[in-house]
Amino acid sequence: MANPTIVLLPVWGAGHFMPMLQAGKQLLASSSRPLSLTVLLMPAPTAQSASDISDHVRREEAAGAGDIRFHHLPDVKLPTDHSGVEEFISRAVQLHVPHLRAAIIGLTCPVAALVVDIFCTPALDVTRELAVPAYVYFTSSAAMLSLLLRSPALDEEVVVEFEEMEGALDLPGLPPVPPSVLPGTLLERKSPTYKWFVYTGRRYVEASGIIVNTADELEPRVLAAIAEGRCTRGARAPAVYPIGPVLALTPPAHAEEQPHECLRWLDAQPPASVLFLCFGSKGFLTKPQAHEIARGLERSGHRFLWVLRGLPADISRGAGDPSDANLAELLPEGFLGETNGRGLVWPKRAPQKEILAHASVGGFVTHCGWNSILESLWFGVPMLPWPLGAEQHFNAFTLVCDMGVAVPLKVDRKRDNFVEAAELERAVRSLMGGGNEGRKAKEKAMEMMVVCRKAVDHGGSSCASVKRLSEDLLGGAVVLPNV
Ligand SMILES: COc1cc(-c2[o+]c3cc(O)cc([O-])c3cc2O[C@@H]2O[C@H](CO)[C@H](O)[C@H](O)[C@H]2O)cc(OC)c1O
Ligand SMILES: O=c1ccn([C@@H]2O[C@H](COP(=O)(O)OP(=O)(O)O)[C@@H](O)[C@H]2O)c(=O)[nH]1
Repeated sequence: MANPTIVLLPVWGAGHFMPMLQAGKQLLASSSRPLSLTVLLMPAPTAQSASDISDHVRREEAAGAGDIRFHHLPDVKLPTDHSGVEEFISRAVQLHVPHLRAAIIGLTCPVAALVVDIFCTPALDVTRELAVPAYVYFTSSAAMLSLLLRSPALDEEVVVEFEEMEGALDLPGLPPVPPSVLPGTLLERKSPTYKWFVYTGRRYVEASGIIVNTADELEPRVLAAIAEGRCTRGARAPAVYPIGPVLALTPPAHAEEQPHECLRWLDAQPPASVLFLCFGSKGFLTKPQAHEIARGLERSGHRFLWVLRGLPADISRGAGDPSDANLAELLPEGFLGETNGRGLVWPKRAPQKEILAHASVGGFVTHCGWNSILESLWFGVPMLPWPLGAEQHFNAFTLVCDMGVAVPLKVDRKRDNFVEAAELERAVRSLMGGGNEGRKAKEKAMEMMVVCRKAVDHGGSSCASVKRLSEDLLGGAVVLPNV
């Protein structure tokens, strides 16, 4: 009989599809018996994400590594009247349910599990019907997972809008959580997307397991709270497998290859002297905000490498990637000349992982996407959190108040996450200037670096989790009758 297969259902977006595939490959590599991967591809909602994913699929197919098959699901008419990403993904998956069922029934090998991405829980209707084990692959932190698991209880316990409640929220394993840092969706309880968030939390407990891109030692208290049922009103939570950091690290360049211009510029800077600023795959800045940053950086006196992107070309659809920045248009006159030698502004996508790995980088202004956070910790770089949306304000809170790897930055969430020049200058000096606050964050980030590398090494906690997961998957494989 053919090898059992793990079926993956990732959502579109490089930050989801790639880490999920990477995790799948780790499972194949660590399994005691041969396993294969079947990746179900839902047609992507934007031209950009469609081309990102097809490029990646083409590279994987050309590399031919491991037993991996890609299966394209048919088109569905995607929702256009959604109130947020939680609703959009959930309803899109709901529309795909008949195709998902057909794709899984059509498999001729035993099915070990269906592993679904964040907000894909309508797919659990299919696993329940076919008695196939269901797992969630969670691309964000265990802290965020605990918030999702606890959301059905919070929905009943708190009767007002969260921002109107007295005091802070109790999330077991975390310091008291100010409502102001919750994902935007939780701050509008009347919106349909809020209902989909809570629905997701409710359905997660149906899963056989939740795979999280974190390490036990990175978030020990939250992971213990989940395991002890403290986020699920005492009820047993699904088994949690912290298998991270799962990072798609770039292989070292060939000797004959010219290093990227940003890396060559970093080669000429002193160790740990450069502040790196980058706002994820979707982050861009308006002209007033770019001016504040420019003034803040100029006055701080510190060296910097700033990835500055412009508005997406098709802003009307709200989901496009940022454009290459027109620096002459976005930056204050004279700024590039005044900071020449100590600063580089890069207007395109930059090789973030290689930059964070460079010895000249001493701090990272990040939008707090979970992948960026893990990459920063992997290289022991302390952070200045500048969250922009989704769960990033919550991530920023955990970086400062739980992990201690970041120096706080005042971001005005009510003014489109605006940061004043003086505030940026203060925070940059605090992180990079050798004072107590910055030194402590640096020490903590270095500790986390060690912890992350140990976790994925042989005998480490994440390595053991992957092993345990692959055994559990093999144990649960079912042969479908192909009806
Ligand atoms: C898939 O495309 C998008 C995903 C998100 C998104 O939204 C989101 C909303 C929440 O209420 C809680 C979340 O945890 C969450 C997470 C999330 O995905 C992003 O995933 C990235 C990598 O996996 C990374 O971790 C980021 O930190 C997350 O924000 C939002 C979105 O547009 C707003 C998408 O297009
Ligand atoms: O100029 C850029 C911007 C982003 N990234 C990469 O894109 C991913 C961003 O993922 P994250 O979860 O941090 O945020 P998102 O982009 O999903 O909001 C990370 O791997 C970054 O290294 C990059 O390489 N160069």
